[in-house]
Amino acid sequence: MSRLVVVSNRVALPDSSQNGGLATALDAALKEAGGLWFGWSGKVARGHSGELHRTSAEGIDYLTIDLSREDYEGYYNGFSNRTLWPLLHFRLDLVDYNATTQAAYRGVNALFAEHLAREVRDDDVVWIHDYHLLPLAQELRRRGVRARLGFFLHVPFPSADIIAGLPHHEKTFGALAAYDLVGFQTERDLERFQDYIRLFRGGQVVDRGQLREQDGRCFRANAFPIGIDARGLSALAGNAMRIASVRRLQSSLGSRALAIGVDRLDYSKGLPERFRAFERFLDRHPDQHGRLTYLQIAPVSRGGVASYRALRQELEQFAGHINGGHADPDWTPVRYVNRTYPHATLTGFYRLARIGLVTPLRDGMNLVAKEFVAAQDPEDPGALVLSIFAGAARELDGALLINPFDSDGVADAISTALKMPVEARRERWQSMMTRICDYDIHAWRKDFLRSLEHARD
Ligand SMILES: O=P(O)(O)OC[C@H]1O[C@H](O[C@H]2O[C@H](CO)[C@@H](O)[C@H](O)[C@H]2O)[C@H](O)[C@@H](O)[C@@H]1O
Ligand SMILES: O=c1ccn([C@@H]2O[C@H](COP(=O)(O)OP(=O)(O)O)[C@@H](O)[C@H]2O)c(=O)[nH]1
Repeated sequence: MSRLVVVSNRVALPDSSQNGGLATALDAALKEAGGLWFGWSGKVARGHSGELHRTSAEGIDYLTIDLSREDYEGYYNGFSNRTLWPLLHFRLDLVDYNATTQAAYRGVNALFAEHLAREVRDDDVVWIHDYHLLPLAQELRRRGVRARLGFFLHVPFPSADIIAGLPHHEKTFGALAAYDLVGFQTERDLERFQDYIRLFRGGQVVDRGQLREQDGRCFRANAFPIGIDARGLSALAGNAMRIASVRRLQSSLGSRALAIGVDRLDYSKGLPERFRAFERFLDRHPDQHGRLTYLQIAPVSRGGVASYRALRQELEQFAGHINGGHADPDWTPVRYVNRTYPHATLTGFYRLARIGLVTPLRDGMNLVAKEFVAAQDPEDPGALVLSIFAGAARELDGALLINPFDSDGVADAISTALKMPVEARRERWQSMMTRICDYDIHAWRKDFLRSLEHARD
């Protein structure tokens, strides 16, 4: 078995309390074959980029690198989160292109490659994650690295015409052809990537999942929808009443049902649209007035980017507006919380909820949708209201699928979910639970790594 090298912008260090499902899956893979996890240390250095930190635990080596303030601003806040993130989420209107941040992005990828090239052996398998590192394979090949290189994009891949809106897009997206295997969340993302290679790279789709570049070089691409540790989360949820904050939430609800949303404060998650739809629900369904409390957990994210700060302000005002117009002395329709909760607590919150609201405008997968399903009580499960624009919608066919831009449609789905009889909820839940247990986070990483091992066959 080859050694595994994982590369990602954020590294889930062994002592961190915030490590989620992805960290668990990659940890398991790294432990199996022994391996190395490389990425940004999360630290912004006073001087230059490049100071390395090395640590090991349970057979895994962790190597992280500090970034200078200038590189952090250019690579992370700049090109990754002000240019690529909106572009990849179909938001050309928010794309802020700047040649300086693009150069910083390329520079940090080159710096990562410089250090990695000294670590990687020819028989290693290297798995690189996400939009921060699109050109890393190209930089590694330039430095003579011959190991198998795989890439997984956690966010959507938009249509070729949107990508073409980015000046010099070939430099960033053409570089994907340097990988042996490129993985996407859904078949639609894969199809749009294949279109891009045909239309803008002069490449060919030889066979499903097999692409040929103009110069004759072949590489593979496929869909690998990321999963969660469904059984593990289900067990956590079953024990969550031991957690004081879960019990407090339950007693605060009284006899009212709970609707829950859990999202980073990000414009891709469609939070203002969701608040609008909830307000429409209150207006259109007066018979259900006072029967439902909506809890929105929204940890602050990427505060260094102006559009994220503006969103935070907008939502604070919106929550106040809805409560001002609809609350009773003993009922607040919207509870809006900017804190981050550990998984154990979140699973308890999910289990208390009659309705899960997952309504992003675009989302690579959306793990919250799957976590909500895993956490339900099989005897009395809640219903999931899910956007057709989340990658998860391809698998979770038992959800009430909605278009997040249609506030009346979302409002009516909330009402339907609230009234849904338990038999119908059980039937819908069972089909979703079966799927997320069958293709869980471990099946996902084994599937990807197996394909990468054989990508050159
Ligand atoms: O690292 P941050 O800038 O704080 O952002 C957090 C992560 O957000 C994104 O998550 C994506 O990956 C999920 C798992 O595959 C997927 O379900 C979701 O739809 C995506 O948005 C981002 O892609 C990660 O790199 C960030 O670390
Ligand atoms: O207070 C919180 C809010 C979110 N999450 C986790 O953050 C992840 C969010 O992943 P998702 O795919 O839904 O969206 P992303 O934020 O990655 O775009 C999920 O595992 C959530 O359980 C968490 O642990 N605590």
